Amino acid sequence: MICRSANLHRQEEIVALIQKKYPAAALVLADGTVFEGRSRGAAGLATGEVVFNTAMTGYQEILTDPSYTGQLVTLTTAHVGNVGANKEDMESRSVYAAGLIAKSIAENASSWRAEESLPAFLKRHGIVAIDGLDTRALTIHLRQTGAQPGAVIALESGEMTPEALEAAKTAAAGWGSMAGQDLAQTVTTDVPYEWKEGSWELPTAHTAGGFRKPVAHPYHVVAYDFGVKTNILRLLADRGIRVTVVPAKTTFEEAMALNPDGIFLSNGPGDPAPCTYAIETAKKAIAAKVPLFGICLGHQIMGLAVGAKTLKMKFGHHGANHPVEALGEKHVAITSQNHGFAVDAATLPENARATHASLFDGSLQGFELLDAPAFCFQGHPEASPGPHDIDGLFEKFARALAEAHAQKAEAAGE
Ligand SMILES: NC(=O)CC[C@H](N)C(=O)O
Repeated sequence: MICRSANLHRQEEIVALIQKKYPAAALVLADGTVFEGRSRGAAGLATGEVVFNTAMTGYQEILTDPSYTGQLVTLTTAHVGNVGANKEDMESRSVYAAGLIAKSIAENASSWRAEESLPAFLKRHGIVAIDGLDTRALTIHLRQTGAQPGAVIALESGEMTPEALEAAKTAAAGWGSMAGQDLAQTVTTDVPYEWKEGSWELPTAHTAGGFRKPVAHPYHVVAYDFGVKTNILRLLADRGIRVTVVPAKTTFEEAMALNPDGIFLSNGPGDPAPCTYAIETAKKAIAAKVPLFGICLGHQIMGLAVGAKTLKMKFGHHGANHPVEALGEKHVAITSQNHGFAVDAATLPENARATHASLFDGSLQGFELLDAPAFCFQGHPEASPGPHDIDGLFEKFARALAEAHAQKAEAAGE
């Protein structure tokens, strides 16, 4: 007994000694709660909305998902970084999360796919990260109080100072709210481009092996980039779709001038309500009966376009283990989720049918229109990270495109 507790004490001492190697860091929430830990990324002060993600894998995909713009992401899984980072697992060109909060971040990567360690990756992208804090207590706090603004202060060296803590407190208190922020237009592409594996400058050595599939691309889709993830474009391409990615503010008329068979509305950060330009596009696509598919922010934009309302959730859905019911189908899918807003199901118009609901809280997870080939999903059928239970939605879109394509060909033949 004495021996065991002595060992435990020694272990704690060792952990403390290892952690002292790293400079001090602290997370300060807007309500004044402080969590101290160690800096494991770049030095600096980062502010944002503090959210938690319950996925046990996929930290690199999470960090590079543009929908996390303006958010400090807490990973509830105990240990991250052990497989490092590589070019292939980028969900966009860069890291978009404002900062990383984790219980323990591995210094060394142990994977044949790793090109650098997680701390090196974070430093290279100038992203602050803190570990060595009680992420379970933090998550419980966020569940009770709701996602709230916070600041991570990560020192260059040494121990925490009252001045640094004060600076973080002021920054957290002054950050404001995610509600009302149009962030999609800040992360969208500047110019249209045709998506190909490797069009995001991935070296051939990486793209040749894992992802590329020799498929023909008979259909053409204009994909609105509100912060699109790579795996969405990849899964569209895998289903025979040539994808032209366009800036968020491309008008419906400009999109149609590219002669697409359908339009895709991507995921993205911030509040959907101020994205009036995108809501306008969705309204016109629905009226013109162009096949339309929306994911996450795209789903919310479609909700607003049909006259439904969106709301800010208490702490949102961020994880890879969310059960979603396919309504009327006696079928449950485990899904990947990342959203802080939701479409209020009660405000859907009569020509819309709710297709999916969250089994965690009953919130709306998808709907389709009864009088137009338009449907959308709140979670992430493309996963990355997460399960692929619901990637059949890409096939559903491909079927709608095939139909529209055949109708167009018939009309042209007459
Ligand atoms: N992943 C997303 O597209 C997120 C949509 C929106 N920014 C939200 O938080 O609800």
